[in-house]
Amino acid sequence: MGLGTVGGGVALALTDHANSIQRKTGFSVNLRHVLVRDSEKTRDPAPPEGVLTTNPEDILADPHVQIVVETMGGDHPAGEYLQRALDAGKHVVTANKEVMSRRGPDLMALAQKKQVNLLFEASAGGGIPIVGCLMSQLLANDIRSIRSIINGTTNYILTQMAWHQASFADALAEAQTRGYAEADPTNDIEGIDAAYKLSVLGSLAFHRRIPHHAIHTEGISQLGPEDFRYASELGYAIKSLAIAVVQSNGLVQARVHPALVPENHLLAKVDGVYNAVEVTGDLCGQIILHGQGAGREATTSAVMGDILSIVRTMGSANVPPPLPALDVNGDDTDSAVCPIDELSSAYYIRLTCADQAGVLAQVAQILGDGNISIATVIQKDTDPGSGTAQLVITTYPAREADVQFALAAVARLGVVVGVNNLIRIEE
Ligand SMILES: NC(=O)C1=CN([C@@H]2O[C@H](COP(=O)(O)OP(=O)(O)OC[C@H]3O[C@@H](n4cnc5c(N)ncnc54)[C@H](OP(=O)(O)O)[C@@H]3O)[C@@H](O)[C@H]2O)C=CC1
Ligand SMILES: N[C@@H](CC=O)C(=O)O
Repeated sequence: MGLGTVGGGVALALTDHANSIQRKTGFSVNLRHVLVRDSEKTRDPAPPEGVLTTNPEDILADPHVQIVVETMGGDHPAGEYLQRALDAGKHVVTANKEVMSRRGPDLMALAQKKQVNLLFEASAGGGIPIVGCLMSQLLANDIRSIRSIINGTTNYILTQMAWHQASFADALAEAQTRGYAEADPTNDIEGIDAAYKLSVLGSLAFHRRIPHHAIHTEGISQLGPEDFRYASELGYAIKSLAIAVVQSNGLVQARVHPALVPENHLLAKVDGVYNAVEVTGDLCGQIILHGQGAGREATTSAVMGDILSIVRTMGSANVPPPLPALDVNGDDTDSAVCPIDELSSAYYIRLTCADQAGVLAQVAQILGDGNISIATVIQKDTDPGSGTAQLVITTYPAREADVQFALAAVARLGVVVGVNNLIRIEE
């Protein structure tokens, strides 16, 4: 289902790798139908003769179809098709993080009931085998945290802005041309795609549901070229991070937002379409997986891996299907996730001011009253063009709620034209 960036790559691999699939699994895999919206569209490469259909029933009602591979995207109608495929006793492979985040536990329960596989490696981290890793190799661990870059589009945009001073719009257009972005890139640039992925990874890692809507989510569209300059001056890179940490009170802190990361940190060195997932477990310690997080070939690798792992078990009555470890009976409430207000973090604050004179003293007073200590200050002269000056402050760790409260007061100062940015610093 779907013959776009990912589906097109999978269809090609099924043909190009036919011999090695037969050799590795003992079975040949035949592409029987491909569901698209528009069967008249010119496609490169052209799909095999006679497989295209616009009618999902051709797949769902065909008793010869054993595995349904969904690469359409979106919750509807993909979610309903997957449910019907499982209900009909077909194995399912999906690259769809939105469906897995919204309906994963229900679909998994159905897969268990029907004794079929539901595999979703490509739904998070593109070509990085993080889903399988959490479901099997790391299963013995009590996972304490995930810190990750899990959106290829935003990481590509941030890299282009930092390295080549590209405009946001140009960098996004390039990411779309390369097939990294979602059909509607809003999900990428507003952090929603990463929140779906963090919901999937967090649920697998912590064995409880981390609903995507309970994850604090911020996008990257408010970042300006100045932020990259100041971050670099301070020794940081700007990355969009997806973080889930089990706190000492048992609640999970889960958030997706831009962050300043020290330039010598491994996550600061993850560039372009690359993603990285750092997992900390009680047994394994810290592990980092790094690889391409989006794009045709890398994602095809993940989808094909799922297909072949299903094919390998076919015909072997004694081998139970490798069901995923996501706890379908887990806690489905938002109460497992703590609000962002309680976060303690260091911050980068950028203010545009009408005048330089006295502004730092006034801002420092407000921050001090809120128990927020200033770590560094960058003060730029008034720009004759705009008639405004920039004030950049970094703080020592403080409570998010206190910082937000203080910044509301800072914004009310007559001399402050705008609080342009508040970015958390991840050491
Ligand atoms: N692109 C990437 O790098 C990655 C994508 N993913 C995920 O994979 C999935 C697919 O992404 P991608 O390949 O980029 O998406 P594309 O937009 O490139 O392709 C989507 C395909 O699905 C078909 N399609 C969409 N809606 C329908 C519908 N209602 N009925 C029938 N066919 C439909 C389209 O048909 P038509 O061609 O006729 O328009 C198209 O062939 C998404 O869930 C995405 O999040 C995961 C990892 C990486
Ligand atoms: N749009 C997504 C595609 C992969 O999941 C991204 O950019 O990471």
